[in-house]
Amino acid sequence: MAGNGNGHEEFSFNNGVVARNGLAKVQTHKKQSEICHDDSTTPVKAQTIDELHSLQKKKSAPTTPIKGSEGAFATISDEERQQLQLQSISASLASLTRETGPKVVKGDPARKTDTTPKSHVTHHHFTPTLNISDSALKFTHILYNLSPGELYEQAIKYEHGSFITSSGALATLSGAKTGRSPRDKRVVKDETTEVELWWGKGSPNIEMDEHTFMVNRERAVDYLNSLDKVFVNDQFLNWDPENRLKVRIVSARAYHSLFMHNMCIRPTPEELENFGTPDFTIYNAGQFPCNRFTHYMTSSTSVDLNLARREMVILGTQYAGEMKKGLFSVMHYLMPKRQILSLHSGCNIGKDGDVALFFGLSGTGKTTLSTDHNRYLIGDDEHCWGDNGVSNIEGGCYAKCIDLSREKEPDIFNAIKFGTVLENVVFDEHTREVDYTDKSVTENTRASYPIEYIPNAKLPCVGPHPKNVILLACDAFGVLPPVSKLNLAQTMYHFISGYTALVAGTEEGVKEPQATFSACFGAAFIMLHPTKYAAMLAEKMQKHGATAWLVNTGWSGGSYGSGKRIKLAHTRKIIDAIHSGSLLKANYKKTQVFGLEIPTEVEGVPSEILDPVNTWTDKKAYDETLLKLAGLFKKNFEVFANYKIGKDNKLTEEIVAAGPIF
Ligand SMILES: Nc1ncnc2c1ncn2[C@@H]1O[C@H](COP(=O)(O)OP(=O)(O)OP(=O)(O)O)[C@@H](O)[C@H]1O
Ligand SMILES: O=C([O-])CC(=O)C(=O)O
Ligand SMILES: [Ca+2]
Ligand SMILES: [Mn+2]
Repeated sequence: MAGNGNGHEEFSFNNGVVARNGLAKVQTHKKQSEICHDDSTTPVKAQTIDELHSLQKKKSAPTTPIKGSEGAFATISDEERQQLQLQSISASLASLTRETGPKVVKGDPARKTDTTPKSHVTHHHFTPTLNISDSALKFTHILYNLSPGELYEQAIKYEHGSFITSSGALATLSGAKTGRSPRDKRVVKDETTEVELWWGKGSPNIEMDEHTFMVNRERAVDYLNSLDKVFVNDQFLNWDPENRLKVRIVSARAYHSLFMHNMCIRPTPEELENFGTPDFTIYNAGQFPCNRFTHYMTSSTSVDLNLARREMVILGTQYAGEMKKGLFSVMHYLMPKRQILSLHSGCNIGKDGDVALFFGLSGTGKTTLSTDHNRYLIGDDEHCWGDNGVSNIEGGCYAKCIDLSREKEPDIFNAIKFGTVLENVVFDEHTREVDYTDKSVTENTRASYPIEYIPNAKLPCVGPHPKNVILLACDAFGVLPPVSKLNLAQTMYHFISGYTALVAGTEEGVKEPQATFSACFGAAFIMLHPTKYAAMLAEKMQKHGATAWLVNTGWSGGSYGSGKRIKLAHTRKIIDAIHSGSLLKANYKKTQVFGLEIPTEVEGVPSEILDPVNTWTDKKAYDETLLKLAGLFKKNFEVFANYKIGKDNKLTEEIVAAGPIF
């Protein structure tokens, strides 16, 4: 029967009873004593399944010995240290109207052994009150600095839309929001921030008052405390040890916890034991909306920054980039106070120690071009430039994945493996093979991975003063040259302008490319007036003799629709020539209108594309488009023309004169 190729009837079930002829075949000619004996392996040292399972997991290494006497908790026992850590977390989660923090306990509520906690902690502000509420009776389980493996398990068990892709990454969905919500980002205006920050037209800082912040904070904290468990990440920002920030992220999703595990700097076990009180805390209650009856609220999303309290509250968006860029905003406030310039830029360093910065708005190529197999990666998106040189703010990278290919971007492609968070991508339901061309969920598909996933990452992520400053603009009009050399005034002009173009087609009804100007190539994240950052950049570039370049990673041979995006291979050759110093030695000619110095030759790049006019068949259309873009630049710059940049008006006048002339 078996082996007759037609086993269907034989092995069918009839009313729950196995067909007799199905059983009849199970025959052995061995003696009773030989059955079930397999001498090739030794039996497990367990009598029960539970015992077997307990063998599987080894206790994590005991807490590391503390060197010297430094550190907040240096002289105390492990148990006391654990208690203090829990107390600090309970304090973070404390409701400010009910006087006490929640009862917090470490561990997963789903684990049998964790459900009756032996020790827990409640945080008291004043004297403990007898006015017990239901919420005060429950425990909030804290999943503290889980590992990627543990976070994968949490995500897959509890979060819809979590899958392991064929390369081992964790595919997640960010929900209704697949990008940041700049119109819902608010900053508390108090006596200090009113004078210090940039407010009004063009500023990203939309005001809210302290009271409304507290209403939203309470809403987020109540939401988080109502859950069985929350994730807490204690991590660092900034690889410059003297200007390091301790950040705590409280969130409800494993996806958020893994994202921040990747994006912030990961503490060593020893650093974690001595973490103490965070310098800044994020409350991410993104699944829960804000209340539109609340003053200032204009949608169900609110991302709120309170610099005095050093806190950020997220309601109504699960897009993880809000956390990353919220912290970047904080750095844009704190660092300039210390004469350190914060930059929306990528950064890498050559074998000879030459550092390059890559400024640019979203999608212009910071991550793509700073990830360079011939150079060491310092970071892809957020840096500081201080007296000792540059330092990365983050511990990971955040790459755009749309149309990603192994051939064109091998290092990024290969970084998408176990531990990497892949947001909003589409994959084959069976093979789990990702289709990077698929925009069904969003065009803004993303990968977040620790920086050490790039084989030639420079650890620690610091470097000397930059030699080259590359301004990236993705010009969808196709009139900016692929590369031009800038003088200092031009650099400041383009830095303050922050030009790039949104391409038609991504938004319905948009028929032609739309110019966007975003001061300092990141107006959404800056806190002070753009001229403050510009003055610092000018001063540092001058002092350290850096050369600036404008690189168009956008269109050539016509605008979006008729022309083509400049080949990544050509842009890479241009960047190579900048790094090697060969471009500095090229012959230059000046362009009309923008007055840009363009090289006549770049190794590996067809010379005819270096002057964009050559690539357009319709020269009249080229002239018109060039003037149109110049007009947009001029109009955008009007608001800045009256600001003083630097010590006197000299630099301001020079900068205004460095714009297009027509
Ligand atoms: N010539 C080119 N130069 C650079 N990037 C190009 C070029 N042609 C196409 N691209 C594509 O443009 C995108 C650049 O995205 P990238 O992730 O580098 O943006 P980013 O500047 O890091 O933005 P964000 O700040 O949002 O992370 C990539 O998808 C890359 O493949
Ligand atoms: O913040 C994001 O969503 C991604 C990013 O780096 C940017 O937009 O500059
Ligand atoms: Ca990026
Ligand atoms: Mn960015």
